[in-house]
Amino acid sequence: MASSRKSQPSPKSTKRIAVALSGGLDSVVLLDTVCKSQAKNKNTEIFVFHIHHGLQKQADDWLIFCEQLAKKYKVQFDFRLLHLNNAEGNIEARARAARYEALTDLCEEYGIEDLLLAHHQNDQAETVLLQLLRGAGVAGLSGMPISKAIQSGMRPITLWRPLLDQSRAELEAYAKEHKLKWIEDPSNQDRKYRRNAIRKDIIPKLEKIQPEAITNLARSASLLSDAQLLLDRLALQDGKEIFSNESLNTKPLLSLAKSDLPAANNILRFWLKLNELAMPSQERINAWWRDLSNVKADAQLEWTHDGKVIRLWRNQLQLASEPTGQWVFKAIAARSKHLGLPAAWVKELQAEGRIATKIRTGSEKLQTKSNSPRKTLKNLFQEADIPPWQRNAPLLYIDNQLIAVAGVGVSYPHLVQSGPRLWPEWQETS
Ligand SMILES: Nc1ncnc2c1ncn2[C@@H]1O[C@H](COP(=O)(O)OP(=O)(O)OP(=O)(O)O)[C@@H](O)[C@H]1O
Repeated sequence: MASSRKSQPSPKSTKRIAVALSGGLDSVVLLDTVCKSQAKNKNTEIFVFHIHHGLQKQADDWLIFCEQLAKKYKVQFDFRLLHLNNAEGNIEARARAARYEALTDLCEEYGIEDLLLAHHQNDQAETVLLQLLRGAGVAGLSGMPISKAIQSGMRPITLWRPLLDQSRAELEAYAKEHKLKWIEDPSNQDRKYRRNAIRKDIIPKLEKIQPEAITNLARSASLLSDAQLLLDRLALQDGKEIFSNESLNTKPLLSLAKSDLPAANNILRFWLKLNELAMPSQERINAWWRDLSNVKADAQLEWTHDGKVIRLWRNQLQLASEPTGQWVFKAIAARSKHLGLPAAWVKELQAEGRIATKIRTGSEKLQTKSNSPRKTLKNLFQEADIPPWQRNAPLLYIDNQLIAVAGVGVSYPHLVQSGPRLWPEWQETS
């Protein structure tokens, strides 16, 4: 089996593309068409990636099937094994998210620019119906895009869905004509998954009423994705005063919400999309507007959405970046003759038990300049524009005296008195 060795294209070499192969009809047809169309193109190297979800007992056979197929087409193969817990909720969504992540990792590892997925027209029609049932708006009803750039690591990767205009019936006819073999995933028959129920029970009925149902549903998705582009453009225009760096300026946003709620909703949704957050229901957005209009000036507010925290602080809505690591205290070499916390001295202080790091209790004060009064840490954090949720930086004590606060400053008198040149530094590790 192929190993996960690093291999980047050589400078003179060619473009690398990858086919995401599940072993099902769709991706087998995709691989066949890609290999045939690129057969004479010496400038493109084709890779095949398979993701083993570790959820079904047949999955080992699928992996072997995919590897052998890649061998038959004489293209490179690699795979990833996922460790998902079947007992936890929404296994479909978690498996999909983990699969995309694993495929993106493989693309990065091999320097792949284009990743090809085999979604087809029926998948698109099912997506539109699923989104309708969820009460989605224009963005959700736009379905899956034919291409999407994802910024991952050093270089961008483009996801392509070249079969989006082909129906499953057309793919099956192609597979039969070219005598292709594929595997059937038994979970595709299980109607407990909503997509399968739509595929098996709803679409055949719709086709009886309207034979072109699949093509038409996919066409609606394409028209709505054009409409979404225009809405995004409108959000940028309407939001000129509202978008500030990565935050939303809530004063003009709220005043827009009062005069033109759909425009304000559009800005909010656009901002969530930019931050790669799921679209909230209209009820949730309405509740946010209520919170924002009831909040007192300069008060804080916090919402949890899609596993992330959105916070209001100083009239700015921002996505809280939670520190992922922990603080570590490290001795650093002197940067100049005045600054530095020499390792030998730290060692000595530690050995004598004279150095300690503590967390803030609330009443601490620090003097950061020779001629300025001691200030409370709260004031210093405010002056340094450090949001309240980031104020858990550790405090450094030497001989029970507060010497420094990570990210804020050092205590001036002690710096002068203590003789050795001080400049403690913390860094966050992840
Ligand atoms: N196990 C896998 N390994 C590699 N690629 C896969 C795998 N499963 C799916 N794919 C790729 O994703 C495409 C879509 O697969 P499928 O429709 O099963 O997945 P999905 O993304 O969960 O569906 P949807 O997003 O439409 O709900 C496949 O045609 C294939 O290209």
